[in-house]
Amino acid sequence: MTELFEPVGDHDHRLALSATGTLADLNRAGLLEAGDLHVADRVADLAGGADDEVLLALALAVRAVRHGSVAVDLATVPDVAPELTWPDPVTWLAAVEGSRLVELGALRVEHGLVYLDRYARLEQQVCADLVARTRQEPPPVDEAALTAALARVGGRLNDQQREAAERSARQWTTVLTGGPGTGKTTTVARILAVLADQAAVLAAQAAPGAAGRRLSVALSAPTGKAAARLQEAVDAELAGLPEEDRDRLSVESMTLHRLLGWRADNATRFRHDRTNRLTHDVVVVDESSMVELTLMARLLEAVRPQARLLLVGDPRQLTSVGAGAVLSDLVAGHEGDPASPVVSLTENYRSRADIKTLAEALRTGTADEVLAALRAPSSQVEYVETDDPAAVLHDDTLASALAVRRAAEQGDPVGAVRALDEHRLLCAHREGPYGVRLWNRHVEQWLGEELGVDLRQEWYVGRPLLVTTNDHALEVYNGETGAVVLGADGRARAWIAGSRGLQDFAPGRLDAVETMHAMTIHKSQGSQARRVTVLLPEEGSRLLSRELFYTAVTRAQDHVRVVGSEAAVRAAVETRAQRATGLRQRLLAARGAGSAT
Ligand SMILES: Nc1ncnc2c1ncn2[C@@H]1O[C@H](COP(=O)(O)OP(=O)(O)OP(=O)(O)O)[C@@H](O)[C@H]1O
Repeated sequence: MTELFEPVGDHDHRLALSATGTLADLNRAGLLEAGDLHVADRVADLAGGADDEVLLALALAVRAVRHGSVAVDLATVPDVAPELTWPDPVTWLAAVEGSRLVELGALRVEHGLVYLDRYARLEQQVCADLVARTRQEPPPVDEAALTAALARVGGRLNDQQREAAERSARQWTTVLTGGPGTGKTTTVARILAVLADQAAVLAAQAAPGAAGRRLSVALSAPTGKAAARLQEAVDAELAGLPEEDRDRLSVESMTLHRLLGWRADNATRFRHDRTNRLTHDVVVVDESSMVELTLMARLLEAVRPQARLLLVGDPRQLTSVGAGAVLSDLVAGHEGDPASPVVSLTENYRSRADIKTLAEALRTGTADEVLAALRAPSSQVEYVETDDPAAVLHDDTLASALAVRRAAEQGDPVGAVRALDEHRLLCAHREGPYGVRLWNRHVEQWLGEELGVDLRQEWYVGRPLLVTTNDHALEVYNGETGAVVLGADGRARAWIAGSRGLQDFAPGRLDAVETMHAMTIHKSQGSQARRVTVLLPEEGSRLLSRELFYTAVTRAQDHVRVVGSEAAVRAAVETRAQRATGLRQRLLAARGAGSAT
């Protein structure tokens, strides 16, 4: 695996022509991009300049954020490019610590990592807010009512799920983790019923005879699709509960950005913050592994200290696109803590047995164990080692494209969207021989040949769609999917399944959509399909990691087919998508010191 880029000629935009010395060497070696150097230069200028070594650490801190880390660990940087000459890490760190950039607060050295000031402050705030939430007086609990409510709504909950429901009543913050199908959503619905019951009982005790207020709950997720799915699943679960439990809840779902109140004038600040908190009694965030540090900081400052916060997610999945690995840091930072807010669910009720075995091997096993799970005879897991993926991918991708097309031609958006979830082709990359762009073109070509039509126009009927950015005005969000469907008037409309159900648009109004015959594994987070084909890239791919592979495999419900070489499987399993972050250490330090640091 390499994290370096290979400059394409002297005019590659990633090359900084004005750079000199070590920085120029690292730029030409593909480690630092021009943007890293420019930002570092600007910041150093404000401090009246910086030594080469300090400037290098600053540029690496900028680079680190670009790669998803919140800081840089100078001791491990040389591992990325061992062939280059590096300063001694100990004296290097000391030089940074004693520098004017640190004195002026532009850079910070904390927990052995070098931070840009902004990220150190965000991490510190997240830690302080989480610790403050756990240190305050716990919520009042009516024990008899809690026992009765758990018996009434607990139903078939397993022991872990029941523990999650009970602990959520006793603490302000709960982190509910588990892989797909482990019953997280089922448990969330029961937790809400228990919390509503507690609120009603305590309110009646405080003001006998007064009309009880409903518990107001925000169900949110980083993507509209995940928020809508959460609402659907919670509604279905609540429908099975006694009416008195349902009636005590007022539930709304939305994306995290909408919950916090996005602002047209500011991309990183929201309407709700520490001075204007959210009014909800309970805030649930699903898919919280996808929440980056910045957004988590904004969320934590907006939630009232005495509102329940329920963070739900799978820490084994790929981390957020933006910097940080908050959920997995949170879990690791509370390991062995008797007061931990983390409850883990491990029993998978949805996936087929062989998919579970493969996912488990990817969670904790060796490469040999993963290969054994891939090669074991199974009707659910298939492994194809080939250097001609087209021959393997043709049938399923074409069948799926045809199913979407047929529904779309019949003016059936529900059928078209449902057909999308029958089979999904997942790629690690966007570009190149194993990338989404190329495979989208292949499938379009196969579909065109099969139908005997030209599919070169942009909005062809049956084109599967993936939204790639948040459009708050249209309420269409990154990660939502849909299809181009023929309308009754003979015109094509773009239908998107989002947080408000299925909505249709004149195609031209959606400017940030891509074709989705194939999808990147990153974008597939939070969704599942009945059958999944995972196309692994070559073993040298910088994206291959255990988390990437795990995320891809766990998207499948009934069948997963992995296409790739043994070397690629081994490379994925042996590479952890490590990010340099300090939240885990901060949480551990706060536990030790009795204060947030
Ligand atoms: N204790 C249980 N006993 C039997 N079935 C259960 C139990 N808990 C959950 N299930 C069932 O398992 C399936 C998956 O549950 P659920 O959707 O809540 O999982 P999840 O962790 O939220 O999954 P995902 O993250 O993929 O959305 C559902 O069909 C649910 O009804």
